[in-house]
Amino acid sequence: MTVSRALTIAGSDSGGGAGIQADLKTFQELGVFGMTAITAVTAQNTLGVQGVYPLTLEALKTQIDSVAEDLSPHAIKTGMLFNADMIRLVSQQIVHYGWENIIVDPVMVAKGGQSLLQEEADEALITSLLPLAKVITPNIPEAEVLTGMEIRTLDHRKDAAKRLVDLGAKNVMVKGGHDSTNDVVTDLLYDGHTFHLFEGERKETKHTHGTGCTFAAAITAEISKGNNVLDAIQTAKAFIQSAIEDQLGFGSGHGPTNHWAYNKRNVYR
Ligand SMILES: Nc1ncnc2c1ncn2[C@@H]1O[C@H](COP(=O)(O)OP(=O)(O)OP(=O)(O)O)[C@@H](O)[C@H]1O
Ligand SMILES: Cc1ncc(COP(=O)(O)O)c(N)n1
Repeated sequence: MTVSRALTIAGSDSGGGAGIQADLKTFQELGVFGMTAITAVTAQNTLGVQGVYPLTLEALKTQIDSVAEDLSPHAIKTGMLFNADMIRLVSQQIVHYGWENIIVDPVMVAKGGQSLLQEEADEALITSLLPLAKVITPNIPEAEVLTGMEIRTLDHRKDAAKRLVDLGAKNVMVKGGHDSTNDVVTDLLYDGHTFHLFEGERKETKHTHGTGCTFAAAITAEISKGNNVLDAIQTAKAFIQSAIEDQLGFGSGHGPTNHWAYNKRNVYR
């Protein structure tokens, strides 16, 4: 039996709800062996980000090499990459190892508004990493930065997705969490030919810290198993919906989602 293996290249969240921690919990829940290359350590809780401590480029490169040379990941997720040099390094490593199952979550800003990516790094994200992505998962503000266009409607999101495919991403998932105009949350996927909508009931809650990381990690886990992008997103959507609905409810700010809710539902259904 081949054990599916996924690598996450991202920042550490001491609060455990986002970043590397969310990714590993999600991989584990979906039966995938998780590995990590840490870009930065953040001091974070549900109230915000109290500190960001980037690792050196050498530390990041050596972690990726160690995993690549012995453990052969089947899919790779990127999250918080902190600056342009790290983005370029990660892109070079992806090309060097010939990795194709790349899921890019273009993390820019934390829930509380603190920046997790230096502003001048946007260009490196667009030119170096985006063309390597099998799937890129921007939220609406991230899609606005990446395309330079204002996004107010679903049609705007479709235009943005088309632009990101033109820039080289194979599949673009523009998430709808930030569009609170509706009782239904709609995520939009463009695969270069067709638009696909993934809908879920909007839960009125402030406990959504790490939704983006968790969703992209679930897509990565499913792709590492050999599933196609559409099936992977279908499972990821069910996973994040359960994680948001089954609230943990702790922390005075934006609390984490429940990473074990999906399996709890499946076991006790
Ligand atoms: N209140 C909600 N109820 C149901 N689903 C939600 C809600 N908020 C976000 N989602 C879902 O969670 C996933 C992540 O979407 P979102 O747009 O929130 O990403 P994100 O902005 O990167 O995350 P974050 O806001 O935590 O940084 C999507 O599938 C989205 O539809
Ligand atoms: C280390 C780290 N990485 C990413 C995010 C964004 O989290 P998300 O967009 O999933 O809420 C975060 N808050 N901290």
